[in-house]
Amino acid sequence: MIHMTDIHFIREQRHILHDVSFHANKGENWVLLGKNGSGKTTLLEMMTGYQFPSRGKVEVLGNRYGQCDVREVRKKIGYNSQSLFEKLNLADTVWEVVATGEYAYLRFYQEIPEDVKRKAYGMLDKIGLPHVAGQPLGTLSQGERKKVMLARSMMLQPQLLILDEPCSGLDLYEREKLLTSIQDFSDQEMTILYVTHHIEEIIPIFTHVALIEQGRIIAAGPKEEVLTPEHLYSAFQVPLEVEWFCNRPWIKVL
Ligand SMILES: Nc1ncnc2c1ncn2[C@@H]1O[C@H](COP(=O)(O)OP(=O)(O)OP(=O)(O)O)[C@@H](O)[C@H]1O
Repeated sequence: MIHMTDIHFIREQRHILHDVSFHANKGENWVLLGKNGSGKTTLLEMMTGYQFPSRGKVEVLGNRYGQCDVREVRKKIGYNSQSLFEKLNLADTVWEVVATGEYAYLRFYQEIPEDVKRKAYGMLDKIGLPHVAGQPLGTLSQGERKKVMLARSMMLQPQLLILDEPCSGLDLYEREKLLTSIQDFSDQEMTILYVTHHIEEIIPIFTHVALIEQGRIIAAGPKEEVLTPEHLYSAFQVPLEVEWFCNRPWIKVL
């Protein structure tokens, strides 16, 4: 699925990623966890081919970057991030925004085919937002916007779904609803890579966790093995305890 080997990323004399190797296989759903500025987004941009490493090898869905057409690979990747949302037009109608996901476009400049329109409405139904389909994107609440972005990233039935902090800015209720929607979309054919700072967002569908600190992966593997107080202290420098409840980790800061 994703094979990143010996990755270094150096910009303006700064070593932003340092000898990173990361491997995600089919049937696994990963969380990439680390504090602000640790290198998470940079790593995602390499997986989506928007950044190239200074050294190292990136292979995604069987395609070696540098030897393939990245645009073709991107058609198999659902990507959802705040920076993508900012590129969308708030005046566009919600169902059209969802429909653009079918082509990985930001906007349509021609008529949208009827079957794509129906599919976009179907996605909005599935996510519980059929009633906002005709509204401009800019009129939606933060929670509704995040759900629309998730629906948009599912239009192409991606093999790999990358979610970069999808719950940021949401209250507890909206966060839990969005996490439920992500769970509803998950299936064995799709690998999810979820980026967050928040341990309590690691819902049961996630099987593996990679911890990143100052551009290095400091632990990676099955979530129960990685989410230990020792590893989390190394990643966040905060002493804490981890408690598991309903197959979700919760932290207590000591
Ligand atoms: N092209 C670049 N040139 C210089 N510095 C960069 C570049 N890209 C990223 N950085 C730096 O690399 C570090 C890691 O950034 P990145 O956005 O990957 O972190 P992050 O873990 O996603 O952070 P956050 O959780 O705050 O979004 C930051 O200090 C950032 O300033």
